[in-house]
Amino acid sequence: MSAPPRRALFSATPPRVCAIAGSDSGGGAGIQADLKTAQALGAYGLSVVTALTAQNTRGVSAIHAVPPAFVSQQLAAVRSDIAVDAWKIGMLADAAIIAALGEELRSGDGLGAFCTACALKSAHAAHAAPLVLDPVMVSTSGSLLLTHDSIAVLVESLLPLCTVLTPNLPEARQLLRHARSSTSTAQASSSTATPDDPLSTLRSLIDAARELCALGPAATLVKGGHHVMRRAQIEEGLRELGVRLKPGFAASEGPAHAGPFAPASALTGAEVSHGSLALEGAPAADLTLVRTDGQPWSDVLRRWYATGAQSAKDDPDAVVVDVLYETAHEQPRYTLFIKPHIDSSATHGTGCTLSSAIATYLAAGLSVREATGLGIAYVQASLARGLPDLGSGPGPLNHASNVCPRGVLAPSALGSATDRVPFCARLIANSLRDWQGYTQHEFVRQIASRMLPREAFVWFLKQDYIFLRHYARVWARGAASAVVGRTFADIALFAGMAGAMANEAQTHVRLCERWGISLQELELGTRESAATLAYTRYVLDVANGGDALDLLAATAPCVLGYAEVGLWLASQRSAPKQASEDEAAYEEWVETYAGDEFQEVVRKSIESMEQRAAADTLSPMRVARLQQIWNAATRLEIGMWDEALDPRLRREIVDAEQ
Ligand SMILES: Cc1ncc(COP(=O)(O)O)c(N)n1
Repeated sequence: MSAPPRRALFSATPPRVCAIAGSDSGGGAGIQADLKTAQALGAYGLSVVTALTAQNTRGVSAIHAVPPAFVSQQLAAVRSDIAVDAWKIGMLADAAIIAALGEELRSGDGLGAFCTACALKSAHAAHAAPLVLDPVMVSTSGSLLLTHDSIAVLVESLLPLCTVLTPNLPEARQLLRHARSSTSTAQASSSTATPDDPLSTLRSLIDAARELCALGPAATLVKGGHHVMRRAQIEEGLRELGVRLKPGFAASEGPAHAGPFAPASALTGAEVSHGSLALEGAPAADLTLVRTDGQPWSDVLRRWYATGAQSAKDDPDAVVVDVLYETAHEQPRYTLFIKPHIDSSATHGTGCTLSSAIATYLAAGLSVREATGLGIAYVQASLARGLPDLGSGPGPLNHASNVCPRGVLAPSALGSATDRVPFCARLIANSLRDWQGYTQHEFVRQIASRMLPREAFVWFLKQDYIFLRHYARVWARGAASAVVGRTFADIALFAGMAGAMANEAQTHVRLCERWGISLQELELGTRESAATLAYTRYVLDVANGGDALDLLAATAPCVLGYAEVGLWLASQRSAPKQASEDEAAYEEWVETYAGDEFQEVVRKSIESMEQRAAADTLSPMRVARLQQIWNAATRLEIGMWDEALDPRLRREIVDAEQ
């Protein structure tokens, strides 16, 4: 039997995701959240309603459970006609509904329209439609959404069918209590945890995910949202677990498969590292860390974020960890998703939305780990852009966070630094290798280690002096252009940037003077090199042919990259000692770029780019073109430092102006 063809998100034949859940009249959770999520992510949503709730942002005032036979009828109606690509189960209300569902799901073709075996761990697992189960028990507002006597039935009849089980911490505790009260699972467990484990450490989250998998699901995602941790605790927890990791970046583990409307803060650009974990008494497992908590590639963004922090709400060290444990591989594997804590009151519907997002990505053919990572990224973006003022109580997250007639999300004041500069974050994330090749260039490293030959630095300074002159022309061109400089604010910004270049060039004049190179020699004795010529004329070309956003995308790698390099070099300074003449000169150069004045210029320029990107109806093609411009400028930066380091690469092309 061959696997059915994949259906692509946002295509004319979208994947079909069926939610079996309760209705939330307030629209933030339940079936309403499930359908909105499927739609926002490009799938087709179907529903089997298990209960009606009278609910608003203040709470649940009444629950009307649907008769079990009618739940079965809805399910039968859907399945007799439509081949479902993924299932999501949410609120189940009571044991009779669970029993009816279990029976119906096991009947006929089971979970897969193309498969007669229903259990996922069966030989036909590859063909069965995946099922994500969110064990909804109590609403955020405190109402009981599952009767107490239902847990045993839920565990027995539905957990073995799950591809992914997604409990939050209170739900995980309930299920663990059930698991640990049964002797057989208690024996199988190697956990060090007590029955009422608060699940407040990395170790206990990891143990919980593994133990819950022993109840039947192929994978379990324990969601840590109810317990905010500090980054220091994470480092401590990883040390205690004896985790060793090879660092690296997941340049490809991103939205490529997820269509043009993948969340802007998707996995791409996350810091991903792999290793292994051997816990006493437990099988050896692969371990992957997916970190979106720091911006590993941008000290500048992190600094802006930290200095803009007004309250604990903005605490950049507050993180949340979700632990995924998967059994369906040669060796079991854990993935830890470590993400910034978003301190928003608009969290209603988070669990429903995440499980539906995972089901949607699974329906599109992504792996459990990819689907989970992208689902988490969608929820993070939806929380950062939540709807706290919808009613008088805590509002829902914003399911349409990624649905806008624009190619780029609007910056959000909540969330991580990347949510504040979503366009810039995306440009960097999509060019991570080049971005690192540039901001961590050997030239920069040699400045840090004080090994850079003076000759290489002087070559660079002279070329950069010419570069700045052309760059000032680029900005001035923007100010003078009818397309770019349309308002006084625009003209002032662009003319101001031209002035900033002239200021920056004065550092070069001063540094050259230190080494006895006169202004006259700098101006008249320097030939423009091939790398400088290529870079400056490319950017001028973009400025001549494009609008303000083109110009800002072409100049941003230089502006942001130097701010990045400046901050990094400043952080590498060793204890003050008697600096040599060259070291003092390098220090002055570093101070120019690490200093507040330059950082402020950079911030203005990047924020201007973000505002324009968010305000413009950018098509995917336009976004791709802007990325191409950014990539070119980043690579041209690398070219200038290559030339400075290696005299064999230098080509002196244009004689100085006389
Ligand atoms: C119909 C329904 N399903 C699920 C939830 C849980 O969502 P939350 O925990 O955000 O209140 C809910 N409140 N209502």
